[in-house]
Amino acid sequence: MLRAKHIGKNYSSSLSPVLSPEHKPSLLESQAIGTVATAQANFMRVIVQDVANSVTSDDDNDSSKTGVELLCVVRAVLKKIRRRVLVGDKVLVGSIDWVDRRGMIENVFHRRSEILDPPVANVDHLLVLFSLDQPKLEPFTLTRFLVEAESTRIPLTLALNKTELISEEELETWKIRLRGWNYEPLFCSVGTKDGLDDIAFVLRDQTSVIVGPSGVGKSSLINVLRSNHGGGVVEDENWFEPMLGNKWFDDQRVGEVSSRSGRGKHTTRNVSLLPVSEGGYLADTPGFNQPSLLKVTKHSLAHCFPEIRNMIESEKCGFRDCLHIGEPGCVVKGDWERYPYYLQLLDEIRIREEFQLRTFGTKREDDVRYKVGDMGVKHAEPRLMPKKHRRESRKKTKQTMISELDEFEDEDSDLYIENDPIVQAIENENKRQ
Ligand SMILES: Nc1nc2c(ncn2[C@@H]2O[C@H](COP(=O)(O)OP(=O)(O)OP(=O)(O)O)[C@@H](O)[C@H]2O)c(=O)[nH]1
Ligand SMILES: [Zn+2]
Repeated sequence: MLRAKHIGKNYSSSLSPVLSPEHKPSLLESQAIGTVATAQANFMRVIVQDVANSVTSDDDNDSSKTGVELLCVVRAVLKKIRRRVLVGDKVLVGSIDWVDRRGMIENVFHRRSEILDPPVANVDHLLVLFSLDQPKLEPFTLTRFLVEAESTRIPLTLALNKTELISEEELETWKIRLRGWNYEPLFCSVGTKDGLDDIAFVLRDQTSVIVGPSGVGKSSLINVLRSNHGGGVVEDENWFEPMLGNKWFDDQRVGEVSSRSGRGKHTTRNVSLLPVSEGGYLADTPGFNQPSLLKVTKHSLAHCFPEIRNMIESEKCGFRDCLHIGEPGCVVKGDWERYPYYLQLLDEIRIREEFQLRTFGTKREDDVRYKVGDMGVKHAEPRLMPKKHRRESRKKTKQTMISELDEFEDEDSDLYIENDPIVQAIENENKRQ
């Protein structure tokens, strides 16, 4: 989960250059700028943010268009050049039919950030949610999640749910303990509605992804933030339900906690951004119980512990590339609660890196693909070079455009779309128009 991707990559293509974030295209009546809230196959739901300045500025047409949701397809050329449009992307929509609320995504703005699992663009903030009980708050599991979240370098807030299940004293103990970890968690109970305003406050005006193990109340929290503070678009979100069925817009399904494992039974599947009260968006992730930490290296691990960050900040560690494992002269001493966790994770990462080095001659996670086989066991295998690079030698610079189109021809990624009855129905309808 939560693998942050380096954004340095140039998405641009001669066919359709990426729009810079500052770029303010002058919009036609049939165009708008919006945020992709859901994606299913090649259909996307886009929430409108900006529309053309109306010639008659006295009508309130424009403001009534912001917040409108458009069902969009992605312009063929973007697919041909394999420009993936992600949930969270800021996009330029054209060919808008404001009555039927349809449109076509014509271009994508440059991403500020991108996480891979779930794939969401422009994430500003992570909400790490755990419950104090049912399932019980487990310090090492919490540490794994925090490390994974910290490794994205996206700002995070820790929130602890189900406060009503534990005593005041236990709560106070956790507060003090987590302060020792350099976190100031928010406490809440979706059940009793305690502390929800504080959570809504940290989520305001930004795109947050909510992460945490199964059963802690992620979906419940999202539901309550939506219904209580109902964002403007929520009330008319049923407008294309007859066409698509309920599957995009089901409330996040809330699972029961299995009495045996104390864990939630359901796993949330499709990622979507849900508008919350004060103007932000919130995305749920499937309940992982074991973040993989695949992007964390031996040397980056220390930066994922705020305790170490603080120690290094106040007093520079004398050693370059120090792993802070008790070398004489190292400023990181062992007198803090999570030091054993740090050592344990360091060991885990060291073993993984050595295995990768031995097996594939590389430490880079990007070069290794993990396949989950029988019984959920992960197997590592070298990642095949993408077609693009294998073909590079045959490709002349001048032919870039043609080759990009070629590659699309033998792409089979759209295969499953043809089998989707809902998608088929919409496509037929589009043809008829
Ligand atoms: N007692 C109590 N139960 C809660 C609270 N919040 C949520 N629950 C319950 O916890 C269970 C799991 O909630 P979900 O919202 O499905 O949890 P989740 O984190 O989305 O789980 P996954 O989708 O599996 O990742 C449900 O039975 C909720 O009703 C709370 O504040 N107090
Ligand atoms: Zn050191």
